[in-house]
Amino acid sequence: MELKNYIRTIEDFPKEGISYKDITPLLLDPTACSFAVSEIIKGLEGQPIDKVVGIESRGFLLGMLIAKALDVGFVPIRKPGKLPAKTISQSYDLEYGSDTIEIHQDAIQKGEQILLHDDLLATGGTAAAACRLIETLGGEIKQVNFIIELDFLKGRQLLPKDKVKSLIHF
Ligand SMILES: O=P(O)(O)OC[C@H]1O[C@H](OP(=O)(O)OP(=O)(O)O)[C@H](O)[C@@H]1O
Ligand SMILES: Nc1ncnc2[nH]cnc12
Repeated sequence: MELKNYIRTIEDFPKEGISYKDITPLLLDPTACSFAVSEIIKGLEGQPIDKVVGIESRGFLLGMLIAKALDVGFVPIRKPGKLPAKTISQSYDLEYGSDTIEIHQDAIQKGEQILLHDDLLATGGTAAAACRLIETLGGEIKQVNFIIELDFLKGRQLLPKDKVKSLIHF
C-alpha cells in the first residue's frame, strides 16, 4: 500500500510559504490507518514498550491506535493549560511560530520504555521538547515515530540518534 497517496498537500496553509501535509484522507480510510499502525509497530515485537506518548493534537489520532495495538497505555502531551493535574512544561520553536507543551508529572515512571508518536516531523522542535519532557520524568525513549517526515528541514538531527522512524518522506 502506498501511504503517500493518502496525504494531501495544501499550499500556503496556515500561512504563505508553508506546504501543509494533510493527513485527513488517511484518517478517512480504516484499511490505510491499520496499515500505517502495523508498519509503525513492525520490528517492535517482543521489545519492552511500557507506554505510547502522543503529541496534541494530530499525534493523538494514530497514537492511541498504536497504544491499543501494543496493548499499552497512552499518555497525552498537550498544549498549555489543558491537562488538569500537576504538569511539567517545555517551550519550543515551530516551523510557523512557537509554542509550549505539557505532560502530567505522574504519567511516566522512572525507567519506563517510551514510544513517542506524532503525525509529522518538520523542524523537530516539538518532538525534541516532548523527548525532554519524557526524559525529565525518567522515561527512556525507545522510538520516536511519525507518519510524515519533511526531510529538507532536518528535524531528526534534534532527536535521539537511530531512534527515529517515519513512514512517508517528503
Ligand atoms: O517538527 P516541528 O517543526 O516542531 O513541527 C511539527 C509539529 O507541528 C504540527 O503540530 P501543530 O502545532 O500544527 O498542532 P496540531 O497537531 O494541533 O495541528 C505537527 O502535528 C507536529 O506536532
Ligand atoms: N508542513 C506542515 N504540514 C503539516 N503540519 C505541519 N507542522 C509543521 N509543519 C507542517
